[in-house]
Amino acid sequence: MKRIVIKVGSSTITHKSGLLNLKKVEELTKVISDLSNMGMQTILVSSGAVAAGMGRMNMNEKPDSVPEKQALASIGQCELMYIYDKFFSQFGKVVAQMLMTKRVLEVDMLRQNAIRTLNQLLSYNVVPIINENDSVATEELVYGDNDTLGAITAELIQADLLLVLSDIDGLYDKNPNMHADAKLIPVVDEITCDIEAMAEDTSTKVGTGGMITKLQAAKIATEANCDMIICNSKDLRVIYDAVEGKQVGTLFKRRSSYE
Ligand SMILES: Nc1ncnc2c1ncn2[C@@H]1O[C@H](COP(=O)(O)OP(=O)(O)O)[C@@H](O)[C@H]1O
Ligand SMILES: N[C@@H](CCC(=O)OP(=O)(O)O)C(=O)O
Repeated sequence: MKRIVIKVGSSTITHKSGLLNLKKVEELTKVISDLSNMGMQTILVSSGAVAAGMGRMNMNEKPDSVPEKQALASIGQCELMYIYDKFFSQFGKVVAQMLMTKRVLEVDMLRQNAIRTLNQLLSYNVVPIINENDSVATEELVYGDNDTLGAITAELIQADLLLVLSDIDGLYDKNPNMHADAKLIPVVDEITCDIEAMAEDTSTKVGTGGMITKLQAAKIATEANCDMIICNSKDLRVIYDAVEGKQVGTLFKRRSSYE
């Protein structure tokens, strides 16, 4: 395992109060720094700009209007990078911010530039931290496309693994927050219509997109020959287990493994 993309959702790095969960952010930066020391190249795709902006502006509820969310994302992104920079520096790592949109995949010149920048950052041994450019793109604020952005990033750098950390153990056959009898699906060989039917929207205050966007991401990643795992971020030692190939959460197998 050489290249890993780790995507963290707002629900992972914020408290129920909406404010940043500094302990979690610190733990995350420690594990990623350690992976780097072990010789792995890790890219962090982090949501949380809107949540951090809400905290900064003393707001308890996420506003409904897109311009409000865009403004909060733009306030919160500074806060987010400040905290990441502070914690990664503690472990001797340099970070870089890249704000991207889905258009990166559609426009060849943007795609080539993004690939070149990412590869250069990785060769500097710097940790790239990616988020949607929320002030110019809005789909992600509405649909929670940071999951897709994680998959796009994995495709761009030909990652071996996309690890999606969330507030849930993986994909269940129905939303476990709504149905007590929901069962975890440990491995998905192929994303069929039956699998897609299991995914529902988020039922948390800070998350966007729920399992629906995570399955969209799984399609992009597995077709780009990258495995994807969704697992719970409550204990971040799970990251070590995942890179060692142990069974955690839900594994979506890369397409070449079943073709
Ligand atoms: N079939 C399912 N299995 C697991 N979680 C599901 C499912 N359907 C919907 N969900 C919801 O998806 C949520 C995770 O997505 P989301 O809130 O967007 O988190 P994040 O901020 O980590 O991206 C879960 O907390 C749960 O409410
Ligand atoms: N890009 C925005 C919103 C993305 C979002 O909410 O995504 P997620 O928490 O992964 O469901 C942010 O950083 O707040």
